[in-house]
Amino acid sequence: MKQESNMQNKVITAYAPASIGNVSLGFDLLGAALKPIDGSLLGDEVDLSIAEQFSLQVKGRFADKLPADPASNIVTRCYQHFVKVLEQQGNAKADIPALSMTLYKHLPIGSGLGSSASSIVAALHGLNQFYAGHFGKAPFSDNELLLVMGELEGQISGSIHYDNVAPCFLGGLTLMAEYKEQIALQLPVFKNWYWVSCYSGISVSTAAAREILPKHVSMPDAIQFGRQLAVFTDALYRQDEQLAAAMMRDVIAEPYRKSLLPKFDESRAYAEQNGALAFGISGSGPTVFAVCDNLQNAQDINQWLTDNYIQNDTGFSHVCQLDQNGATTRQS
Ligand SMILES: Nc1ncnc2c1ncn2[C@@H]1O[C@H](COP(=O)(O)OP(=O)(O)O)[C@@H](O)[C@H]1O
Ligand SMILES: N[C@@H](CCOP(=O)(O)O)C(=O)O
Repeated sequence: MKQESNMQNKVITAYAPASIGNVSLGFDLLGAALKPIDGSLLGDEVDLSIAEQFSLQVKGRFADKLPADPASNIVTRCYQHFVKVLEQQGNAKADIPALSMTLYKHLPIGSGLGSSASSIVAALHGLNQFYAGHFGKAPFSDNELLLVMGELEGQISGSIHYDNVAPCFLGGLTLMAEYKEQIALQLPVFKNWYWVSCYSGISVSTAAAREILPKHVSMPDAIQFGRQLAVFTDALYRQDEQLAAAMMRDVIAEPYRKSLLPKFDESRAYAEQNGALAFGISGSGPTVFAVCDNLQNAQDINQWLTDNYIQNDTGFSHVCQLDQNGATTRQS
């Protein structure tokens, strides 16, 4: 249980990292949390403190890309949902302190970095920690909280998928079980892998990028998808890097989505010719990622993507490792 110290009457700041949905081979079923190796922040933050009544302020580099009305912000829905459940659990309205919340929107919207998931996870983890301090017990277990996170993410993207919220919340590389008692499983990782993550600066709506996918997959693709995911998982447990990397091919979404991403094929070709073990679309794009087993290749590919894949001054690229902590809170 991600329970931290007693935090009532203080400002709690919750942080939730960016994530790679799908990781090429696991459409909707596999996700990875990211942490830039230079220590820069790649995730949203939410401040929470007691107030007379609920309010939400939105600040940060990408605040002006969100609807101006706080009621349309997913963080407001997280708060409303949370309070509703507290009441359903038998707490009198008067005993539930209202909160002032501030979202620091550091992740671009429609980026393929799990931006909405990051806001949802920061808000719900922060709320759970805050009310844990107030009531002496966290209202939700980690698994219950994940179910709610998936539900809220589904409201935004058109269907429930946990491959952003689960790694963002739990950290590392996560596989979805979607079993009621165990939504996600944490997988072993290769500690020497670097994940270059490059956001081109354009926006791709997740809902629209899901809409363009065919509703059915062919028998050969279904067999390849199942084989890759099973062999990849086995290779992680046996720490067989070469076999794991060889399984990282997307037969479900990339063939249809790459047309939305200028310079995708060129970028894949450069990455593969310059030492990348794998290359793919992060979530629904436009962010792409390259996996390398040494820092020099990762830095070289990072530089090339910065110079060639980024299309405007909103874009950025980072050499990352997996964020093993997932969502965190601190108190001030
Ligand atoms: N806090 C928030 N963070 C991100 N998107 C939000 C938030 N609140 C509301 N939204 C809306 O949700 C949608 C997110 O779009 P989507 O393409 O799913 O983004 P992403 O893939 O980056 O999560 C946008 O329409 C955006 O305005
Ligand atoms: N599995 C989802 C992941 C979407 O990730 P996002 O970062 O683009 O929201 C999909 O591929 O649709």
